[in-house]
Amino acid sequence: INSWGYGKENGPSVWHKDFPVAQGNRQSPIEIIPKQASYDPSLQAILLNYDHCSSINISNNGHSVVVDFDDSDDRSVIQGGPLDNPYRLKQFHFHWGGKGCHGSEHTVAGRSYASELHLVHWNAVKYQTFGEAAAAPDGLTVLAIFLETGDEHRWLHRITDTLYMVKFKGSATDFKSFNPKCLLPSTLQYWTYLGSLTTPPLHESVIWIVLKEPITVSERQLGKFRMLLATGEEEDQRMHMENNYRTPQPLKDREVRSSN
Ligand SMILES: CN[C@@H]1CN(c2cccc(OC)c2)S(=O)(=O)c2sc(S(N)(=O)=O)cc21
Ligand SMILES: [Zn+2]
Repeated sequence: INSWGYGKENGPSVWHKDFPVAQGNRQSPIEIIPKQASYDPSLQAILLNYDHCSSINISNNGHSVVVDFDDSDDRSVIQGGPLDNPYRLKQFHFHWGGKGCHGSEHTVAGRSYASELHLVHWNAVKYQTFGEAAAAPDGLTVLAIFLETGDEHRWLHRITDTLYMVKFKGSATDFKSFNPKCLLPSTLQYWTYLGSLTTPPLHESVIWIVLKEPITVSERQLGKFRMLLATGEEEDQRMHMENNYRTPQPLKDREVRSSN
């Protein structure tokens, strides 16, 4: 069986065959139209307590490059904003484009960014396991940060310097004591809406928090992500990992709220 991916044969346009929820009512990503977002004064500020976070490793799963965290306690959580509980940081990963073109999943008034960082958290107050939370309507919250190209990002090198060690699908290497706070923009103004995972199984279990302010990374730094391979070391047909993004899905009967 050829598993899902971003190619012609197994990409987003055919995911619905194995994952019918792909045509559901709260799919992600979406196009965000700022003028149509409703300002909600009751939305609190986002609170990120990542100071005691413990990253474990960095790995290439063939779809993206992922940094996993120890989520056995509440040492690194996101709370506030639209959330009723603290949500535990589980992993973060990226989506990016090909040379110089788009790559983000969410778009803002028709504009896409070069890349998008997703910090995935789960509701360990209400659910016993990540898998259970990932299938529940309020189980996950993903903090999305846009990356635009410009000057070099002063801390992203800590990730891009390790990418050569996870070149092949299925490879992983230790990646300890990385605090993702260094990847945040200077302000935490956001849009929020109810959506889904943007990859199979496409569960409609995500409270999305999309930061308005992008971070800036250099073309050179982004180029290192494109050196990653979506294929394993043993495969003779090498495929670069790029354009690993799903395009915006119908908003249907949803509203996007704005924090300011
Ligand atoms: C491959 N899919 C990613 C890995 N995940 C996964 C792995 C196993 C089971 C599962 O659901 C039961 C989900 S995940 O939940 O950490 C997420 S979140 C997400 S995104 N782009 O919407 O932020 C992509 C993935
Ligand atoms: Zn993602």
